[in-house]
Amino acid sequence: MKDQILHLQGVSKNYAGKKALDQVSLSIGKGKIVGLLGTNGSGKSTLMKIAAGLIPYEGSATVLGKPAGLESKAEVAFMPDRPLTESWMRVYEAIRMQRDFYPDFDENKAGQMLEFMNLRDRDRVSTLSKGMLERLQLTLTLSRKARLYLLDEPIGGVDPVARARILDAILEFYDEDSSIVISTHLVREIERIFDEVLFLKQGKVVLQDEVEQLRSKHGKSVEDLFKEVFAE
Ligand SMILES: Nc1ncnc2c1ncn2[C@@H]1O[C@H](COP(=O)(O)OP(=O)(O)OP(=O)(O)O)[C@@H](O)[C@H]1O
Repeated sequence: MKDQILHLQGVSKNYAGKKALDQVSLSIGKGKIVGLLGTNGSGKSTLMKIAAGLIPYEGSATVLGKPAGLESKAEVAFMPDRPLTESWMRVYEAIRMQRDFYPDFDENKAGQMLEFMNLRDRDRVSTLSKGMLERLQLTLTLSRKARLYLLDEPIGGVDPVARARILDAILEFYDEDSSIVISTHLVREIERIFDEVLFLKQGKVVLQDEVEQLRSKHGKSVEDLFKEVFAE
């Protein structure tokens, strides 16, 4: 399908006999910010690593029609839930490293993002607060000119002020020619920026819909639906 960025058909993943993803099928179109929502262990990180082309899987996964793996990697910018930086670096060194590593890295955009994030070039990564470190990771990821951005828990453990800044930065610097998938279990804090949501439960997709549709169909916030679907 035209304008389709990510497509999964019957994707499964086993870790030493443990099923992390079970026959997952989904599509993500161009220009969408998609929330990948699920409780701990539901398979969110595994799905992201597959879409990023980092781990093997069963089934079919494509990014812009290319099989997820070596071929598709250049289209995808992945922000893992662990820092991309080393603690000895200063901010400008982290930016240079990313620039040297990725030909699609846009230094101008990185400069604008650093300013928006109130990060200083000479700050040492080891002295950044958790919120500031997340801002730097996001800057490194969104400054690449990719078609699919995968952000694994970008606001995990971050205070409300930093969180708001991070979400504003995503909206401000996001290019509508691409799509962003954001995994989180902090649904209430982040649902305002989602166009669509995907609920992942025990390795299966149990719901994918546009947020507007969900709200009008069910008369509920995404968070309330999330609580209902994941009630134990
Ligand atoms: N490298 C691994 N080896 C073995 N099992 C793994 C590995 N990575 C993930 N798992 C298991 O696969 C399942 C899905 O894990 P995954 O990290 O994808 O979930 P998640 O939704 O991202 O969780 P969280 O919100 O806690 O980060 C879990 O049961 C986890 O224990």
